[in-house]
Amino acid sequence: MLFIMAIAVAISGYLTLSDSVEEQSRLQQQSMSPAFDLVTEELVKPLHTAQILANTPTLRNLMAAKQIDDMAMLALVKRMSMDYNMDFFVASETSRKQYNANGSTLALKEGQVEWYFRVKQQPKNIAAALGNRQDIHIYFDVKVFNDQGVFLGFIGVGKRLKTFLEVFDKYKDSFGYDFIFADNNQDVVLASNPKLLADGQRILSVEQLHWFQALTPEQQSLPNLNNIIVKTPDATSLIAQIDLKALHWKLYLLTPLSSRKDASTEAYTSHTSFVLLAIFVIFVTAHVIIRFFERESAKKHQLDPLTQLHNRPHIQWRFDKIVRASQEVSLIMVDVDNFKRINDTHGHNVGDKVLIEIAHLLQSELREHDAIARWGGEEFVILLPATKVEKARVIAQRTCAKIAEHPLVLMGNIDLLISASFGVTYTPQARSLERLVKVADDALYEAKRAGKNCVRVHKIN
Ligand SMILES: Nc1nc2c(ncn2[C@@H]2O[C@H](COP(=O)(O)OP(=O)(O)OP(=O)(O)O)[C@@H](O)[C@H]2O)c(=O)[nH]1
Repeated sequence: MLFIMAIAVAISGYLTLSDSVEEQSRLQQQSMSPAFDLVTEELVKPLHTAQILANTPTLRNLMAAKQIDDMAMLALVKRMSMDYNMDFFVASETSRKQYNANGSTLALKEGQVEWYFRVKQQPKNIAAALGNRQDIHIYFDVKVFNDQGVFLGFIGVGKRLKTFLEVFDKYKDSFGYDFIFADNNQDVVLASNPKLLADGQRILSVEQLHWFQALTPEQQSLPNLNNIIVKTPDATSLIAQIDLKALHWKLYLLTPLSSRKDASTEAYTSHTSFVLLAIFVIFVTAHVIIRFFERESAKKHQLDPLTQLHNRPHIQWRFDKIVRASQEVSLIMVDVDNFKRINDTHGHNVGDKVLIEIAHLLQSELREHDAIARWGGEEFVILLPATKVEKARVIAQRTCAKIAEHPLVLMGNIDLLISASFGVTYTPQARSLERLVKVADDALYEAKRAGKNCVRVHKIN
């Protein structure tokens, strides 16, 4: 049973492990797909829209003019913003002005508007940066060039940080994970935890974050942290990383694993219970079937096929029990008289029938706890546990008389007078069955010599 239990635990462990692997993949998938939606909806779409608009002739012609038509530019920005439902702006190199969707303009003066001159110098054509200290926005700036590749300025789209935080909150509620967007310097640009965001005084680096510091130095130097599990004093989390190539940003998703652990434990418990129950049912069924066949087989082996009485092993088994109980015991040996003559006169079938009848008769004289067996041929042994010799003698004499008194009506209406001789023995302390049988046999021999159909008693002291 222990072995079976071990197998059960191993099987359920295996099933749970495969479940955990599935669960892990599912979790990974689950954490990634909504993040992709978020990135596409909130970052990639505005950026791509700005990129497309940067190549439209209307914008390029307006920006390429020697003298910028402020009114036309403001009208265009307003129309684009309304059409796409995003806050666009245009920054012109010629007029050094920024045209906003709300109809305002801003002079782009060196030393005052830092981003314009910084991003202009950068070799890349797209940039993302936080700006507008009063109401922080994230701006995606796309350079605009004329056909000759001359820089004309920027078209950009700004998204309020507050909008992001609202979206992050919604995703955190539904999926439980934290977002951290980092730029190519590993500075945190956007995060679902507002405490991590730049506040004008400081910009946090990913390297300063608790979870990053909890990674091993080897892990920290990996280019991709996908699928790494990190343990901090607060939580154990699974990291997923998405590279946002267009922006040179990385998105880190941290999913707490505690709820998953519960799910795994639950899966393990339910698998174990199921496997144990199944094995228990199989075990019980197998046990019942085996016992049934054992009993059937025991019946076959232990019962004498002719008389249906037990045979020698049964008497031995009962005797052993008496020995263990340290009981006194009487034993009676019965032998049918002149049985050879019955066989010879009436045939073996009649002889068999006589044996069957005698067996029934002997059995009917016994008490519940007595045992009887066919010892061989026409000999029977009766074991009387906890029975004194006097009592055994009485039982033997009564049975002997009964056999002799009742003629057996056999096949073909043959009336047969049968008798049997009885040898009785007794011992106050059961020790050896052989010895008891031997003494009873001696008594029986004496009964035969005394003329048969009688009882003789030999005691063992
Ligand atoms: N019909 C039948 N006869 C059996 C069976 N087993 C043994 N016998 C016969 O029982 C007879 C026993 O004969 P003996 O040992 O000479 O004993 P007996 O004729 O009863 O003589 P006493 O014991 O002195 O009365 C033999 O003829 C055996 O063949 C059996 O299962 N069926």
